Amino acid sequence: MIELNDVSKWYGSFQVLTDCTTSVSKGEVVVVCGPSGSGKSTLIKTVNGLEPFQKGQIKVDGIAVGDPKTNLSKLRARIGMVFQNFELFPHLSIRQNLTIGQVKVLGRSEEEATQKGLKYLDRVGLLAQKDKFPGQLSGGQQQRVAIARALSMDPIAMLFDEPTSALDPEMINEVLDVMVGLAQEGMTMMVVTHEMGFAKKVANRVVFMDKGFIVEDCTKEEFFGAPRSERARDFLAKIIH
Ligand SMILES: Nc1ncnc2c1ncn2[C@@H]1O[C@H](COP(=O)(O)OP(=O)(O)OP(=O)(O)O)[C@@H](O)[C@H]1O
Repeated sequence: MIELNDVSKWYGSFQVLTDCTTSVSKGEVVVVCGPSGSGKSTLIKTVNGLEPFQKGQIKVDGIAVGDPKTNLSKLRARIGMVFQNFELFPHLSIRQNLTIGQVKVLGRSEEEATQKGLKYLDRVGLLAQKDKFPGQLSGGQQQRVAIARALSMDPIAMLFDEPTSALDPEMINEVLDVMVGLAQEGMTMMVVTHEMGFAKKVANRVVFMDKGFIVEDCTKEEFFGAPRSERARDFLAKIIH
């Protein structure tokens, strides 16, 4: 479903990604972790063309992301993305946040978009909030709306970029629970996160990055059992208390 082959990227003369190769199969959950600044967010953003890359290939459902002929807006409409800071439209109600992309990008009728949006809002437990504005919801609730919004577009895969790192600790689980549910239903997911409990519970594979390299790409059993690299062992020792 998602294939990265020798992907390299530079910010000016600084190489942020070096020959990154990995893949996410249909129905698979891949957790990307690693120290701060290792390139995780940059890597996941290259997958839907939010960050250009200079070398290598990325294919999503057979479509070449780096090809200038590829219609990136069309591709992005098929991949759900959830960011650290929710990125909801503050001036639109929750219901409007859920429908605007469906109407403008997918051409759905207002009625169909509302029906679908509210179905997913219900699914994340927030139907009663449909007429509120993002600023009236907690961070955890806003992130659940962001997930419902992404799901309303019927994505073929979901990308999560540190979805819980801006949340107060008591709100992290409500978001992780939604993500665990999605994973268990077979959604294809690539998730940048420091939440190793989530990785242990639902990841099929773990990609560990350090200084722009993919250092480990293995099953979660291998990763949490006995990672090969010293860097991954150090990382786990620091992150798991
Ligand atoms: N627009 C940019 N211009 C220049 N350098 C950048 C830019 N964005 C990120 N970087 C640098 O690229 C490196 C990787 O950043 P990235 O955000 O991908 O790391 P990360 O592993 O997601 O880190 P974190 O866990 O702290 O979010 C960092 O050294 C960062 O400072």
